[in-house]
Amino acid sequence: MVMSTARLLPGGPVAEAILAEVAEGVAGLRAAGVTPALATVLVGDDEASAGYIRIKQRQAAELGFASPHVRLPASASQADLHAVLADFNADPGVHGVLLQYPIPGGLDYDRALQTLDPDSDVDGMHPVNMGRLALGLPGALPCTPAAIEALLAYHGVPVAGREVVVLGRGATLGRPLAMLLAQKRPTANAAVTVVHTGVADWARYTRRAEILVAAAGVPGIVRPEHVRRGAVVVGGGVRYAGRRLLPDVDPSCERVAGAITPRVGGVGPVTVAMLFRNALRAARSVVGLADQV
Ligand SMILES: Nc1nc2c(c(=O)[nH]1)N[C@@H](CN(C=O)c1ccc(C(=O)N[C@@H](CCC(=O)O)C(=O)O)cc1)CN2
Repeated sequence: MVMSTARLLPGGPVAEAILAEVAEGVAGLRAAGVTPALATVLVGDDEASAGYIRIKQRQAAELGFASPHVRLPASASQADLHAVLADFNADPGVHGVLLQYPIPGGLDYDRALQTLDPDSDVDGMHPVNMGRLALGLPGALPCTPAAIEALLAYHGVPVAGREVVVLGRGATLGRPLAMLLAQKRPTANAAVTVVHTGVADWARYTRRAEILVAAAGVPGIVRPEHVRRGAVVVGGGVRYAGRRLLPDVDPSCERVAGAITPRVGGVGPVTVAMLFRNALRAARSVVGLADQV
């Protein structure tokens, strides 16, 4: 059993606060005669992915979004997938589109993503949205990086001027998070270092961090000896074994961290809330409304 002294940084209340704002935004749109719609696309038979889609559809219904859904068989071709996305792109009643990953081997997720209208990309992963992030232009933010910034802000963890080390340089988390937390904003504005596990002595960097974000996708890679005493540790990176979550941060890090996200109920629920924030943003922009959230 781990003797913990670390303060926990749960994601549940952060997600609730974001979803409450989204619900208000949806109510405003509906009052103006617009039903925001988030379309979802699932390819293949992965039961974990089907479960996540169900969760998102339930959440969509609760918030007042329409949520048209297409499920393609695992045998679908790249052209079949592009055709579904093209139909959603062309449908003026659909504001946001989500392609659940992973998709079956043999299909190319990145190519499919690039056929989406960047303004419908609710995961914030389209190259145009990544470019907007790099340039500090408005656009859909990648959900997990945005979730981490929101989680730290909600729990009053100061970020500005502090040494943040991101372990991992992946396109979905490490790289965009580094760009986000370096931006000039009260909840960001940090000195950010990105290090990856291919660097022989990566712990030399992580031990320096006042805020350490694990974004490697290597289960259990971050252990107490990699963490500066009193640091804030954020578990962003995960691997999935079916629906089982295998986080980067070993629970024993609670012994040395000053604050830490919980193994379950940390960044994950905030990531889903960010998806709906991006969907609302997409719907608002279609009707000519500026960003509210
Ligand atoms: N198009 C997308 N595909 C996928 C995404 C995504 O953001 N966009 N993320 C994951 C799956 N996923 C949502 O789709 C997701 C996974 C897990 C959680 C979550 O909150 N998990 C819990 C822990 C669950 C447990 O271990 O029992 C948590 O972190 O507390 C939310 C969303 C891949 N595909």
